[in-house]
Amino acid sequence: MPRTALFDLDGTLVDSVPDLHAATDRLMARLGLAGFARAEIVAMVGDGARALVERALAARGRGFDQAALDGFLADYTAHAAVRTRPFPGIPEALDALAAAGWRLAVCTNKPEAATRALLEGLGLRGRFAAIGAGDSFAVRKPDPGHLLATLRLAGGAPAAAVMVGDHRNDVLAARGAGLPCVFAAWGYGPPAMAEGAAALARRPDELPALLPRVLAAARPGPRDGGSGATR
Ligand SMILES: O=C(O)COP(=O)(O)O
Ligand SMILES: [Mg+2]
Repeated sequence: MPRTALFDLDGTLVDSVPDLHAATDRLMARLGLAGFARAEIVAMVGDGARALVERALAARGRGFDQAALDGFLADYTAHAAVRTRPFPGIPEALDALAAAGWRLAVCTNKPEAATRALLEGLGLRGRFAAIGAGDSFAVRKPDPGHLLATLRLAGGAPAAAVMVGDHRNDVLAARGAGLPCVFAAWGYGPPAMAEGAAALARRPDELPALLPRVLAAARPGPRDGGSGATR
């Protein structure tokens, strides 16, 4: 059974806030509303596009509006990879994990069309065995079913998988699914969101050594001196 690393996208693999910010500000401009500072957008990311638009509108005293969301999605999907880039060290960390036999998958709350456009735009699509996006299944993070469905799509199994993410939703989903979560401290989540994570990584280049350790600690086998129980 190959080991599988499930990666969150926004704030973990890529710094996507510049394009999320630009698309949100373009939406606000179309509505005659004021734009935002980067830190405000960072705090609105993590629960998918609908939540981002809802929070942006609420910050300007407006209720949710489906036409605003549709307009945002069309614009963002077409411009998802303009300024968005992988965090420094991510491509190399993915290379090292793949070379060590890890299967890689993306588990994101971002809608699937935008996720595919972004990964293709950055030349990253081919690295992943599966994409589980925010609208790919009936549930999404923090529901553990989102991770488990993505894992199934990737041909992996919970007993040999690790989640890597930067948000409380990633930690909660992983815990619910019985997987260890590595918290990506370079991302958008404040440190308090790491609560419940199995480990914290400060930089992507720590991942190739950290993931096998976290998996071994979560699933002690006879050769690791553990009981062999997998919970
Ligand atoms: O789209 C979002 O709000 C968050 O996406 P993520 O799950 O990749 O962090
Ligand atoms: Mg994230």
